[in-house]
Amino acid sequence: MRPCLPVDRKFPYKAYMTAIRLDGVSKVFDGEHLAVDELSLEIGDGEFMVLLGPSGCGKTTLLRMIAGLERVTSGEVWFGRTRGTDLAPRERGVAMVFQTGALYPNRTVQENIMFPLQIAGKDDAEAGSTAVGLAQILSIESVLDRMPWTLSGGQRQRVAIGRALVRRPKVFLLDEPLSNLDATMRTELRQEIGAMTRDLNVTTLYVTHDQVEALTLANRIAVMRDGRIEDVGTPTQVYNDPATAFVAGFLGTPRINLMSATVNVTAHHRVRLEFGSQSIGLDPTDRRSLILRHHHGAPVIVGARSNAFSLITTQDAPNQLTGTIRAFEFHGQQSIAFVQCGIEIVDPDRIGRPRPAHASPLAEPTPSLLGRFRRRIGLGAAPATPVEFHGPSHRRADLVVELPVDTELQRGTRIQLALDTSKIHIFDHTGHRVDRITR
Ligand SMILES: Nc1ncnc2c1ncn2[C@@H]1O[C@H](COP(=O)(O)OP(=O)(O)OP(=O)(O)O)[C@@H](O)[C@H]1O
Repeated sequence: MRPCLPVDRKFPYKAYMTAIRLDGVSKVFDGEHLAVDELSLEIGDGEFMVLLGPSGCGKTTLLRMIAGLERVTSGEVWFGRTRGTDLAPRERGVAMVFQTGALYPNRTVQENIMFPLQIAGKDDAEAGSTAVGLAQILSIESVLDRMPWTLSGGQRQRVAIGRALVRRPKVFLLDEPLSNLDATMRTELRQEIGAMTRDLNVTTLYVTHDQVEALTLANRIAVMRDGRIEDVGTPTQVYNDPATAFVAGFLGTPRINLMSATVNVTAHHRVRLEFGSQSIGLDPTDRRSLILRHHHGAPVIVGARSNAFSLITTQDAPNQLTGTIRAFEFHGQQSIAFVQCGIEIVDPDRIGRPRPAHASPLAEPTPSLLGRFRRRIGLGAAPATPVEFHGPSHRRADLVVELPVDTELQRGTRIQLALDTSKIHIFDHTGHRVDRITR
């Protein structure tokens, strides 16, 4: 089986000029902590790119390297055709907004917004009227004379955004700007950030670990994990056609069901996916079937979102799984059922991660991030450190299945579920899709 790695995907915005290009960028802190690992990415002029990933995967570090607040350890940063790797922050045409918009505490809102123009040499009248115009767009014109400490969190972020955009930067970087706001304010400001950046046509890189922000704001999403990019694409591409089990697990609520299976090739090259005592068959014309028919016995991971299942009453429908309802949750538009089917469920956060040395004496250990980096820069392997053991990657757990709200079923009821194989993704045991078409 040949995993399709997301490495040489065509950049779909080639028609536009590239605003930012990261060329094999790495960051090692204190000579031993690899935070960003040979990362390459292109962001088109005027594009809104979201960097999405779990805490600690290197998003902020990457943003700070683009802003020039952090030196790259290796690799290059380009702004258009200008090599930006060694440029000072102020020479990069970049503006950045942080989690908590840091404002000048002794200046009013208007003075905060107009300050970057004043230091750029604009006269006070012009700077003032530009600040007022921006404040109107940001709905903070009523607080122009107030001091920062009298503002709400949402207002403070709006001022920080105004101050960042007032000089019309070429590149706008936002680091989790909504994370300290309540849900209503988050939704409101999220929509305004989207509208403003579109109107100003500014190239934007937006860091978040919130999948809703990523899916709603982005032209394209880059999903990061352990200092690398696992997938890049439009929101629909990464949601519907994820490169890895980790990406599939990171996007979507409820989380996708990732079921551990074994390929069973029967007579006439028919492919079945066995989940212990239950199994489903792939249509012989299914592309995945053509790939898997040469891999009898291979372990795979079958990804099925909660809406890939439907409740059936007949016993002889193809591709059915049987289970017992353990719990129900009412979600307004639909109910979510937790169904015990005796199937091993895979934890996407563990798949593709270094394994503990004692996990399998035969397994080739995956080199650690730092080990790989040290070898690349000629330092040899890092001193042996025990690999952190995160717990098992597979466990028996419930299938999470979407049912119509009017379904009248009780806990403990035995049910049959039909699984729509056109809606499943199949990953190899390392978590890479077996049937990925290069975008
Ligand atoms: N100055 C530093 N010195 C040492 N290690 C650092 C430093 N800054 C970041 N790191 C480490 O680098 C890794 C990436 O951190 P980073 O802040 O970029 O992640 P992140 O994806 O932005 O996380 P979060 O979403 O929690 O902000 C983490 O393991 C972090 O502990």
